[in-house]
Amino acid sequence: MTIYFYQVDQPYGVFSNFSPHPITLDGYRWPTVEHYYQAQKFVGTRDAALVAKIRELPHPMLAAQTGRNPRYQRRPDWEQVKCNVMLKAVQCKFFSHPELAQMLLQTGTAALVENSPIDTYWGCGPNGTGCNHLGQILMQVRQELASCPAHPLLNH
Ligand SMILES: Nc1c(N[C@@H]2O[C@H](COP(=O)(O)O)[C@@H](O)[C@H]2O)[nH]c(=O)[nH]c1=O
Repeated sequence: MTIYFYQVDQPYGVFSNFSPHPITLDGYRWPTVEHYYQAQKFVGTRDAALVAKIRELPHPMLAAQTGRNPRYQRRPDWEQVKCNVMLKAVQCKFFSHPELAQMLLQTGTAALVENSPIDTYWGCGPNGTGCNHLGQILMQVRQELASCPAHPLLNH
């Protein structure tokens, strides 16, 4: 079985990085995983002031638009670190929201696929053959949750 997700208001929308579930990482509260992920592009760059600005934006799409804006300088190691940045943020989301952890665990062994019509890196892209790295990360986090059901963060 395969579970597809993408839009927040569609089935399994809580698996989207745009879902309104705040995370606390690096000493700050981020409104969504997307806010954190996009902001990390500018850590240590001449555009580092964007990190705090992105954190304050009222919608994850604004965070994504800012992070994707080619006039801003990304950190030079972004391609090397972006998968770990995403993993850290998605782990934080699911380990700090027990109701989301339960929803993820309830998908059992189903394949999880970000059904993005454009993104062939994080999602499956327009013809379904993309790398689906976000789905892979969600399946990894699901495995981690299954391995430690007594994790203190899941017992609030
Ligand atoms: N869910 C979702 C998107 N997908 C998200 O976009 C992020 C990748 O951004 P980038 O590395 O800048 O290309 C990543 O978090 C991926 O899950 N994009 C959207 O425009 N709308 C959306 O509803």
